[in-house]
Amino acid sequence: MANKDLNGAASQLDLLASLITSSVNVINTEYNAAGLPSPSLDTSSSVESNIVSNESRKKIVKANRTIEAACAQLCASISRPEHSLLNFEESACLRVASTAGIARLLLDKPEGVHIKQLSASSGIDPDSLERVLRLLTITHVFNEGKYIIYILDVYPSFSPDVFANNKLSLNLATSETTRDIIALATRDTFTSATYLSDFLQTADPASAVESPFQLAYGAPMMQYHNTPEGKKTVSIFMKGVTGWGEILGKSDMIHAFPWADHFSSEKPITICDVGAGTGHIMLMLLRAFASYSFRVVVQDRPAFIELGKQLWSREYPEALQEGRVDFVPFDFFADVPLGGCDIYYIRYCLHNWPDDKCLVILSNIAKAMKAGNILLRTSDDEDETALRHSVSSLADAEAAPKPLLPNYGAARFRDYAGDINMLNLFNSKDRTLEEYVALGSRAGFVYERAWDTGESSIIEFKLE
Ligand SMILES: C[S@@+](CC[C@H](N)C(=O)[O-])C[C@H]1O[C@@H](n2cnc3c(N)ncnc32)[C@H](O)[C@@H]1O
Repeated sequence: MANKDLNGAASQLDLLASLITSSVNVINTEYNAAGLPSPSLDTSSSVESNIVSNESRKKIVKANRTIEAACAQLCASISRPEHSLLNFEESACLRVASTAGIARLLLDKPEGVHIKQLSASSGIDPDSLERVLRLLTITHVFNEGKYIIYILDVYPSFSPDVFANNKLSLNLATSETTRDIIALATRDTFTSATYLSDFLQTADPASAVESPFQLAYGAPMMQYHNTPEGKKTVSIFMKGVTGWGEILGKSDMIHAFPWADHFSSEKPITICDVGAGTGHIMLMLLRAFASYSFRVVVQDRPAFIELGKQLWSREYPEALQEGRVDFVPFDFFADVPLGGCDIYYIRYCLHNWPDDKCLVILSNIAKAMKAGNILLRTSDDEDETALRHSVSSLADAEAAPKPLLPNYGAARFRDYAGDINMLNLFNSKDRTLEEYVALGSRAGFVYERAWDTGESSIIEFKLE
């Protein structure tokens, strides 16, 4: 029976516990109905993607969200404040494990691998590596090896020196995307974050220091990429950005916008990707609509254009041979993108810059455009339920059940963390739709509409 407070209401702990129980029931029921085992650390993460019914997926997403939020709130309620407040060590340890390829060494070895062997294969001191993996075991990134010691030949026990993969580390082992994101996040982002406080305490608009990243690395990130040391990090940056795109469902943009309507016009059209990185989005688009006749232009800084040419010759040489892609290096602050294109596209660039710089980029795009052209920009920024809205400002219909924070609190952590990452790396921010519409209007654009791509969206603008 639920504990009551002095006024007879159920205690917050009971309410949180009951939300967890009811949501776990939803998950069990939905997985059961799909003939799948309930998720656990011992199942591979791909099990979730086997849920085919949309209705069922929606229920699971809501239940997952509720559990994540309720567990975090419950732990924060009952634990010592220091326990909740301090955790940076996990990121440091994660970088060790990811860089040393520990999860890959554990692939196909469900019984686990002894630390001496892991040490010999990774070249890391066994005692230090064991301490790192022990921390990651208590945060459920790895498992200890299973049942290999039998006490009195009867009671199986965990071995202290043996580690094995579980659902999380399997992802680390098999997903290059996850490793790419960890490589970027646990270096540039993590290092810059340690300077956030210094940066904010001493922030002076007249100062030449633009960001926490600059305090950490001596130059703003985009300039650092041009230095001898920074050039070595360009591909890590691009892989991390590409990886985030994968996680946020970058391929959804293929279906969210009526591309085919534009491609089927009499005259073949050209799409210019402004600040395209390697042009991986255009590559995906061209491949998805290969039978339509259109061309793409990839514009970015020279080092990224070089990476782009390598990517395209590796992954889509036919497009190069058929002349369906052009690479044009440029500086989006100093130069106007290539004229004469029909659609200008910009993705994940504006959130790297403060408003005044975004206005220069957008104004340069406007100069390249003619009446009838459209500008599309994609980002995961403008999530209406999250950024800079008070956690309590949601309409009742959308709000999480009490006593959770109305925006599902910790379950939305990534949205808020992404915004802080922009602050750390660039002193910029993730923006809301209203903020983008206002920015666009200052650069001479009229907002047409937003196309929902699931985790992100495409905003369509026309020239005024
Ligand atoms: C976060 S990445 C996004 C890349 C790509 N649009 C994507 O979605 O993966 C930002 C891009 O802006 C480019 N960039 C930064 N400063 C630039 C400049 N001055 N001129 C042109 N591109 C620039 C970077 O090189 C990088 O490729």
